Order: sequence, then C-alpha cells, then structure tokens
Amino acid sequence: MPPKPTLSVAIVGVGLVGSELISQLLAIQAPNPFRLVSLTSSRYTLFAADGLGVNAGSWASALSASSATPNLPVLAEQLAKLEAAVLVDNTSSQDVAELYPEFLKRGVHVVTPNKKAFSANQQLYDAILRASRETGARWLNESTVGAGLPVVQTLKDLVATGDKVKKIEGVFSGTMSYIFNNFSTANPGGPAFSSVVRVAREKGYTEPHPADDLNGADVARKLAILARSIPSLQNALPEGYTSVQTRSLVPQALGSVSSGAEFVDRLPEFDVEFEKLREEARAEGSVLRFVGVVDVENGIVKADLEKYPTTHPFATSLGGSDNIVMFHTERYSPRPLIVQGAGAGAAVTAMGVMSDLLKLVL
Ligand SMILES: NC(=O)C1=CN([C@@H]2O[C@H](COP(=O)(O)OP(=O)(O)OC[C@H]3O[C@@H](n4cnc5c(N)ncnc54)[C@H](OP(=O)(O)O)[C@@H]3O)[C@@H](O)[C@H]2O)C=CC1
Ligand SMILES: N[C@@H](CC=O)C(=O)O
Ligand code: NA
Repeated sequence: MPPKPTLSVAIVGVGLVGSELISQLLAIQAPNPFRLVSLTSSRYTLFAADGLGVNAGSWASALSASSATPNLPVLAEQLAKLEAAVLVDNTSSQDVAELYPEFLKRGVHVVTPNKKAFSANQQLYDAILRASRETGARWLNESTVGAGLPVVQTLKDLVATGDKVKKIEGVFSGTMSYIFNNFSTANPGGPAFSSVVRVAREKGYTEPHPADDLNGADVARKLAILARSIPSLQNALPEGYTSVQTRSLVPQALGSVSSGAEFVDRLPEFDVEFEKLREEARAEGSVLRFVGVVDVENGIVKADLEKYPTTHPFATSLGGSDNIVMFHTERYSPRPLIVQGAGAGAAVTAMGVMSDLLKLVL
C-alpha cells in the first residue's frame, strides 16, 4: 500500500482546548504525519499551504501579528486544493458548525469537540452525512461526549458489530459531575452551590457560558449525539437537543444574563434554593446527581437531576469532573459496559481530538 500523504491541519479556535491541541500536535515526534497549515482565532488567521513553520513558543504571537482576518469559506477553498486536509473546530460556535458540509463537500475531513453540528436540527445533521458520503471525507467527534473518554467510538463499535443497545445512562457533564460530587455528599453541610460553580469554571470544565451547562443543554446535546448513532433513534430527535426532555438548573431570574462572569457573580442569590434540594436528598439518605438517559427500548431521551442512595456507583465512584457512561446492550447484560474517567478539561479533551486525527493517518 502506498504511504498516506501528510495530513494538512487547519485549526479554528485557539482557546483552552485549541491551545492544548496545538501543544499535543507539535509535540509529535518525527516523522510527524501532520502539517499545521492554518490557525484561526476569532480575530486573526494564518494560512501557508506548505506549513506555518511555528513552534510551541511562537504560534500565538505569529497569529496575533497576522494582518489577515478569518474567512472560513475561503479556508475551505484553500484546503480543498491540498492533497489531504482536515478542519479542526475547537470553537463552540454554531456558525462554524454550520459550515462543516462545505468542508466535507470539498473532500476536507472535519474533527471536532464542538457538539453544535451533531446535536442541532436534523437538516444540518443530514447535510453532514450527505456531504461525507459524496466525497468520502470523514467527520470524527469523539470529544463531543465524555471529552477524551472512548464513548462515541465505543457506541459506534457496538452498533457496527451488531450488538443491540437497550439503554445508555450516566453522568455526561464534567461540570455537573464536579458540582454535585462536591456540593452533595453523604456528609452534612458543605460548600455553597455558587462557589462550586465558580471553581468548575476556573478549572476550565464549563462551557464558555456556565449557564449552557447548568441549563442541561450540554447534556441534552451529548444525548442527542449518542441517540443519533443508534439506528432506531437516528431520526427520533428532529429538532436535535431541544427535543430531549431536559431539566434546567438555571434560576429563572438569570435566564437572560448573557455574560458568563455576571452569571457566576449573581448565582449566590440562589444558594438557599439549592441548599434546600441538598437537604431534601440527604434526609432520604441520598445525594443529587445530574444524569442523562437514552432509553432505546422505550424511546425516551432525558436529562434530569436525580437522587441516588449514597451506596450507588454515581454517589461512590465519581470524583473531580468524572463522567460515567453505562451501555446496557444485548451482549453486555446483565452487567453493562462501563466507561469512566475525567470528562472535561483541556488536556483530556485535546487528547480525544488528537486520537481522532490519528485515526485519519494510521
Ligand atoms: N473544556 C472542556 O472541558 C471541553 C470542551 N469541549 C468543547 O470544546 C470546544 C472548545 O472549548 P474550550 O476550549 O473550553 O472553549 P474556549 O472558550 O476556551 O475556546 C473557544 C475558542 O473559540 C474561539 N472562537 C469562537 N468563535 C470563533 C470563530 N468563529 N472563529 C474562530 N475562533 C472562534 C473563541 O475565541 P474568543 O474567545 O475570542 O471568542 C475561543 O478562543 C467547545 O465546543 C466545547 O464544548 C468538549 C469537551 C470538553
Ligand atoms: N462543559 C462540558 C465540557 C465537555 O463537554 C462539561 O462540563 O462536560
Ligand atoms: Na469521548
């Protein structure tokens, strides 16, 4: 077999995950199967077909010194001219997500931790599938669920090998996991709700706006992504994540606060309400956990705050930003296949993106 050509990599979004991905990509030992040809932030862009020639210490200043401004349709044309190219979207932008079909149609692969494209309406999802089928360009999104944990690939493998998935359940949000692992324990008392949310944000677990985690939307998006990988549910959520039954923890009065910083500053006003929920659970010998369920047999997809006895694995075995995902299938029965570990944070999320990039070159 002829060797695969060097894969040209264009990175859009150089925030927490994007910066870490650049470090991981540039750290690969020679012969490096990747060539970094483009970087794009929300303000600047760089492109060089034969490679940017930057290193870990120079890429950020090279990018901010660029006089070129971002233009993704132009980037799609530039990448289409290369022998093998991939767009890596490390933003959480819906606008960027909606351009995936344009890249795929031109034979450019798409790799991303951004959930927006795969959890939005059916039209965009179908357009992505169609464009990928037309040209053979692949889209890989392991880090959209459970960050670097092998959740998406595990589900694809179960389905592709003919197993029947009955139910997927788990803690799918690193932020919600961190918050409730610290806020609601078997012990009396504990930190204020707003203070654990603030720390989750400082640790880089939350979405750019923490309300996108607290309103359940982030979990609903992950459930939509998983549901669509199961043949019988492929078309079950026409409006994407908004079709998922979701409990929001965002206080009504903060629903329209558009700045993440202001949201966190005002959250202490509602600590008493969360304290009440915590005490109710504790009185029953339980803790609170925010869980997601894809119940294939009953056609139910939902994200909710539930109470679990202090002896349940969701109460005893999770720490930090851990996710836990249980796949109940025909083969994995009566005991489920379980994936567990850190489900948020730049290092593990970038690792999931790198593992997808490696699938394109190995
Ligand atoms: N952090 C985590 O633990 C995990 C994150 N993810 C996903 O990874 C993605 C990145 O997350 P994270 O790095 O934490 O978020 P950040 O907010 O740190 O980074 C996102 C970056 O994207 C940039 N951006 C936004 N719109 C555009 C655009 N149109 N063109 C170019 N750049 C743009 C932003 O720039 P600016 O700030 O200037 O707007 C920002 O630097 C998100 O989709 C998130 O859901 C997935 C799993 C885990
Ligand atoms: N904000 C998300 C990040 C990963 O998708 C989370 O907390 O899980
Ligand atoms: Na994953």
